[in-house]
Amino acid sequence: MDQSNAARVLVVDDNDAFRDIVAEVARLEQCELTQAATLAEARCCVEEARFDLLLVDLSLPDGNGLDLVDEIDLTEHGRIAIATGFPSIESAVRAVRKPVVEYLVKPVAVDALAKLMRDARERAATRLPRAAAPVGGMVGQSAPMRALFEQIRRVAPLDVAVFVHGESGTGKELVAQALHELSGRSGRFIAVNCGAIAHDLLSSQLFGHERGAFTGAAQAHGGFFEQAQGGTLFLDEVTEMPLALQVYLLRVLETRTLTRVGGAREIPVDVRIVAASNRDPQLAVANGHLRADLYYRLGEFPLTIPPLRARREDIPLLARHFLERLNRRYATTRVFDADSLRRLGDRNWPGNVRELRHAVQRAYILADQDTVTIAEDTSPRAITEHDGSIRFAVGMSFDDVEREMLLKTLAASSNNKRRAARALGITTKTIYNRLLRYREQGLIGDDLVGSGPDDDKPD
Ligand SMILES: Nc1ncnc2c1ncn2[C@@H]1O[C@H](COP(=O)(O)OP(=O)(O)OP(=O)(O)O)[C@@H](O)[C@H]1O
Repeated sequence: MDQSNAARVLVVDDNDAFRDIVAEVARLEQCELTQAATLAEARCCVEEARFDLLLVDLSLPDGNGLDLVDEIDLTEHGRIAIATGFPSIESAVRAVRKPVVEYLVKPVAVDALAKLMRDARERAATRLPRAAAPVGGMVGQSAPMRALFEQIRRVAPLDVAVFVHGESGTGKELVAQALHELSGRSGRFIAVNCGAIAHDLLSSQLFGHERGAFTGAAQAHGGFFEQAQGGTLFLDEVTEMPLALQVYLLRVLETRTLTRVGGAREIPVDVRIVAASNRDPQLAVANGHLRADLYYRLGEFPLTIPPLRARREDIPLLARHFLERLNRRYATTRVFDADSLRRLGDRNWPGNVRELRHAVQRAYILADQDTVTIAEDTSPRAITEHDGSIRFAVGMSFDDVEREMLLKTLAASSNNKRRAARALGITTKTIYNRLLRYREQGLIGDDLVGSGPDDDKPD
């Protein structure tokens, strides 16, 4: 059912006659209708399927329809219309503050119902297949994130090590948690930041130690590996692990047994490893931060999370998600003002999703009553002038400047690599290699990369 593109409508109303009218309009407008007479039934329905339109009565035998609106995940479902026979200013105000598209007073005109269903049909035509739906509490609808969710879903149940690469704050730990949740493994999820633990402590923290193994080891201690037995061990910033320890880690992964520091007994381990780094793993290998043999073992299935600036359509979605979380936590109903989401979408987000979450939180705290306002961005970024020149602000990284310059020149050369290379004084191969890197980072699509350095038509 999820794969079909027919619009799906849920009517939640205890009035049989009203549900009959909705059913007739749904039939005429070729929408699939699901009916619920109580909040409890409706909750089951929204758990089991996604709807393009929810038509919800306010006063239900077991509660207020707006409670359902509070609970459902709007990234999963489409639009919500309230239909009530007993309008009140209080409920109307409450509804207006929620993502409710219509507030209908019964008797509802058939035309109004038909219009809502036609809108639902339009939404259904662009609905994502459920396979691309978010995983493990992750929010995102951009093409690279949908592809990532799909990869996570496929690799999670397999006994394969995953290496997650992404800038700080892109959600590497969330990916690791999602992999664990979908793995079906019954053990715990243990996260270790290898860069945050002193080098001389890391081996005993990871692999445990026997009593008396070193000064201060008064008790035997099972390390993170043993704590994650039957589950998943997330090795964050694995490239910060000392090389000598990387050798031992590789041995543990190969033999699936470990020996505690100061011990002799071999302990079998059944642990799924998810490793992560902000560093590009290939570069980390080339620079000697990561042993190549360990990378081949950890990177059986590599995953890359694109930076937030490469998936701007996720920004409003994430911002609303963080605001909703704050609203739920503090029982408020704050909303962004009209320009805030645009301002958020304009920023560069070097700290990625974490920075966005903090920005929403800051704006929430400073909000004037119920309106949350995001201030204009003043951080450095490139601006393209109308005459084709680019202004670079002090403080931008060389990488950003280079990328901005290359992509803008390419665009100005109608995507002709040879012409852009001539203008920039570099070879077409350099342009091609950069484009491959940007694609790898999820910053550009295949269309811009083309099939090779010399794939341009002669100019
Ligand atoms: N797609 C997402 N949906 C919802 N929340 C997200 C998403 N991505 C990241 N976050 C949130 O952003 C914050 C940073 O995420 P996380 O700690 O997983 O990033 P990270 O890449 O592991 O960062 P670091 O490299 O600095 O450890 C967390 O609060 C996380 O919940």
